[in-house]
Amino acid sequence: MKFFLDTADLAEIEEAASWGALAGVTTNPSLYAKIGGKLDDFHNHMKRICDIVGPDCPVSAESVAMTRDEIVADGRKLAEIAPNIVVKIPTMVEGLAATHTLAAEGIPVNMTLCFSVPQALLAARAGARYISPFIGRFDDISEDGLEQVGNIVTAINNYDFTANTANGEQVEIIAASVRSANHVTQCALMGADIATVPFGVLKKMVQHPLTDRGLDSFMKDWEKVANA
Ligand SMILES: O=C[C@H](O)COP(=O)(O)O
Repeated sequence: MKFFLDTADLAEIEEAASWGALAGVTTNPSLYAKIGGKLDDFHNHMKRICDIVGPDCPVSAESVAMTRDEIVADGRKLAEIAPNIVVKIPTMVEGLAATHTLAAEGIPVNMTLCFSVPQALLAARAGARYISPFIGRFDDISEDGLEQVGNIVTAINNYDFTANTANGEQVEIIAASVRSANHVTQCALMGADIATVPFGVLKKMVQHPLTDRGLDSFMKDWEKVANA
């Protein structure tokens, strides 16, 4: 499983990148609003993220256009920011059509707001490089978000979509709307390719109470050695 950071916060991205396990970044309009992002600085901000993570890490920048022509135009401009930009597009009819056009031009798409197997299969056939099923928002309405991710992983892995994606690569499932380290565990066991996690969840993934307890006892015992 690869780990993406789900944030537009540059300090969080810099810190996570320094840990050596960061494989990409995903953003959305809410995350950009959360850091106080300005409309006319959006492309520059995405460029800053691309520069931090380097050319091998995909950075999802979301289109807020609503018609296929506008999404395609938006996607082309976003793709010009850096070679590692992935255009994030909501799962809807206009989004599918735009994905089809952008994929044919070699522009990778992350199809977001995906909540069902049929949506995921359509996204893959339209040419999405990444598909992002949401876990937490499903849980928010008392449904089982993890079960949906598992179903989507199974369904997508039943087929070969390499003829549909932008550059003949296999579709990868990004488990999104991740709210806990346990979500990551369950998604890994189900074979999700990627988990995109908020920085708070990434920090929790490193921690375990037995690690803390073990470290504490090692340090105390080492003090005895040093003072002997
Ligand atoms: O855009 C994708 C995010 O992973 C959504 O996460 P959220 O449901 O916690 O806002």
